[in-house]
Amino acid sequence: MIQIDNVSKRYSLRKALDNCTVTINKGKIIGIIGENGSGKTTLVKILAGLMKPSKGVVRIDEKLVNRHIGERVAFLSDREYFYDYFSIEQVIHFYGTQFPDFNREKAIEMLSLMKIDQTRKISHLSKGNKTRIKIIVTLAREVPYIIVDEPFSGLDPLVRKTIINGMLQFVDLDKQTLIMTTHELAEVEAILDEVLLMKQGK
Ligand SMILES: Nc1ncnc2c1ncn2[C@@H]1O[C@H](COP(=O)(O)OP(=O)(O)OP(=O)(O)O)[C@@H](O)[C@H]1O
Repeated sequence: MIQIDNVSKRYSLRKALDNCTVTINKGKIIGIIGENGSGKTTLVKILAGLMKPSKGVVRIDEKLVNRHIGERVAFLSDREYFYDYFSIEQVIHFYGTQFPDFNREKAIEMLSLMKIDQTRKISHLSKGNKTRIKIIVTLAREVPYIIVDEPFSGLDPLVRKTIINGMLQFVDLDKQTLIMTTHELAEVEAILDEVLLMKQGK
């Protein structure tokens, strides 16, 4: 269970989160939606331990979130973060060396289901395939919480649909909770158990 308790976040003068309190139960798929700048990314970065709140506390499974929370939370950022000169198989190998919970077989299975050739270089991939690789390496981690920030941005509707369905197959809701920020509510609505709507940091 994730407990967000009176959390506020300021970036110098700008208030990005304003006294948020919410509980997220386990085993669910949660969507975080809201207009640009409403605080979605700030909130998920705090959940992933990448940023500290200015006020309030976040607990995941009763423990205060700190920088070690990455052992229990897999985070997909909306930024590009692969080395361009790596091949996909090198990315998979690299993740295996970084995360003890990384399930290489699961990653390979996802790659073959999505018909992606492992020998291809990151720099040669289309945006849609790079996004797929980001999703694959995130979902291949066997952690209780998977948080994905705008995983479908910039993808065409057909690709989004395939990726959304692909994601569902690889999340084990008996053991895992999936949280995603998105602007694509219409497309993901059907798979969400709950939605958090954010507005001006609330
Ligand atoms: N590093 C930063 N420094 C200063 N202000 C920031 C920083 N990051 C975010 N903000 C501000 O905090 C507010 C919340 O931003 P955040 O990125 O969390 O929103 P968001 O809902 O994820 O937006 P989007 O849908 O556009 O991705 C915005 O007003 C934004 O300009």
